[in-house]
Amino acid sequence: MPEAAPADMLAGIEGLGVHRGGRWLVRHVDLWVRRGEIVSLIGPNGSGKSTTAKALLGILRPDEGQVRREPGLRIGYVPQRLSIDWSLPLSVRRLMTLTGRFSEAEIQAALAEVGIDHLAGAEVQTLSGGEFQRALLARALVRRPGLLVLDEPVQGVDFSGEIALYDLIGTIRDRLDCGILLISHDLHVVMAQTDRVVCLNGHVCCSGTPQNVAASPEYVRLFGSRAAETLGVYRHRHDHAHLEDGRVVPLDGRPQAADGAGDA
Ligand SMILES: Nc1ncnc2c1ncn2[C@@H]1O[C@H](COP(=O)(O)OP(=O)(O)OP(=O)(O)O)[C@@H](O)[C@H]1O
Repeated sequence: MPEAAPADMLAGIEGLGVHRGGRWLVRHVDLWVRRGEIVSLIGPNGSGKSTTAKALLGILRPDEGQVRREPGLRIGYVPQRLSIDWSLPLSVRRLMTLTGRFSEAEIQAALAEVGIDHLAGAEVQTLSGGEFQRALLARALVRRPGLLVLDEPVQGVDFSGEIALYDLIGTIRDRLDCGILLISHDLHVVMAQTDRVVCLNGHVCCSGTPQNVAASPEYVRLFGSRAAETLGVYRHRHDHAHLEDGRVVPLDGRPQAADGAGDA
């Protein structure tokens, strides 16, 4: 791996190559996740993000490279797509047990962790986009994973719901001290929670801290300068705090007018 893979990594892949249908879907990909770390895997549609994650999970056989996982590592996985027969009734409680047997107490605890314990008996078909994603997250959490792999966990969720979900993911990382691999092309919101970004386009274009990746020419080439600007605005919006009386305190500690003048 270009940067040495750390000895304390939970799971990692080195020199990953996946060859299907006469072409390389990904090649020369290095990726690892440590305990307590959120790694965002970003890239355009078809760049190989899901393929890479599946190789890390061990559900897809690589043609090149090595996959390593900590012995006994428990993994919680939220796939991008779920094969559910939507014509049959399915409660949230039942959804939780489709891939394993868990006690009622374990199920309730996982649902409470994502804030939908009141929906245990609800039909999955009736859930909102945000509630459904939380149910999937609970299903991954119920096995108390050391590593969580979340493939597009905010799909079908509106903008404020996205922020709430990403905040929740950050809280889960803190509470469980697990590693999280987050797949997304939703750049600027992801950046707020992530420790490290790996930008993929069949190979690793660039990787590092969110700020370094956003500033790199490879990132700008792939996503355009507007994506980098959006990230810049997002960072700028967080260079101040709001006091209870409505005043805004910039980082230099100088309070501003209560009408929000000077707010970003
Ligand atoms: N088994 C397969 N055989 C042939 N091609 C495949 C196979 N699986 C995936 N692909 C192709 O590999 C490419 C990468 O797919 P992948 O799902 O990993 O991309 P992704 O970055 O996750 O995309 P998205 O953001 O659209 O979900 C796509 O062009 C896809 O069509």
